[in-house]
Amino acid sequence: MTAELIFTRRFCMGHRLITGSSERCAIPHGHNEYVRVTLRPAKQARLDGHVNMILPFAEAKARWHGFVDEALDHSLQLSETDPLLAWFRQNEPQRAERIVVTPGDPTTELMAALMLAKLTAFLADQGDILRVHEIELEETPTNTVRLGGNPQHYLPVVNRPAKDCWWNRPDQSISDLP
Ligand SMILES: Nc1nc2c(c(=O)[nH]1)N=C([C@H](O)[C@H](O)COP(=O)(O)OP(=O)(O)OP(=O)(O)O)CN2
Repeated sequence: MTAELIFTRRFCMGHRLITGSSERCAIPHGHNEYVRVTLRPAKQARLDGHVNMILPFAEAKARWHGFVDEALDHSLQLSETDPLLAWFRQNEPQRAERIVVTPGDPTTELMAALMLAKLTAFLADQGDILRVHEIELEETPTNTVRLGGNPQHYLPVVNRPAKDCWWNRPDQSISDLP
């Protein structure tokens, strides 16, 4: 028997897809998204008959929901090749820090994988008590991406070491650009 902890958070984001795969999505627009994560204990163990918790819910989700609330909520997601990035850096450098910079278009598939990697990094840094089994990212009420397994096998190849990619670092970073 496998116990799972499932946490859901809502956040608001803006993005655009510039590669032409969905032309109407090339105009900046936003969504109210839900991210739902399913966590499993790294080691299965019997409840102790006293505390009867894997980990208090608040403790298990605090860091992850802190990242969603402070780094993702009301952020703008842009591809690292998007010319809007240079515009923000030049004209509104402080607001440029609120931009999630992604390797290629910030699609739901990519964001689910980046978020899975970030949560994996948080949980490892918190002592490897819990592991991510699955992440679901609901972009709209009609479109959801579900992802499980090792995100490193799914993420696009980038030309810098894994440790230099924000999604692998257990911190609030959302960009690697200086
Ligand atoms: N495979 C993907 N396709 C699309 C993505 C994506 O992330 N992955 N994203 C978009 C756009 O962001 C768009 O805002 C949402 O897509 P779309 O289904 O075209 O629009 P609706 O949610 O309004 O669709 P309804 O079925 O009418 O509700 C496009 N494609």
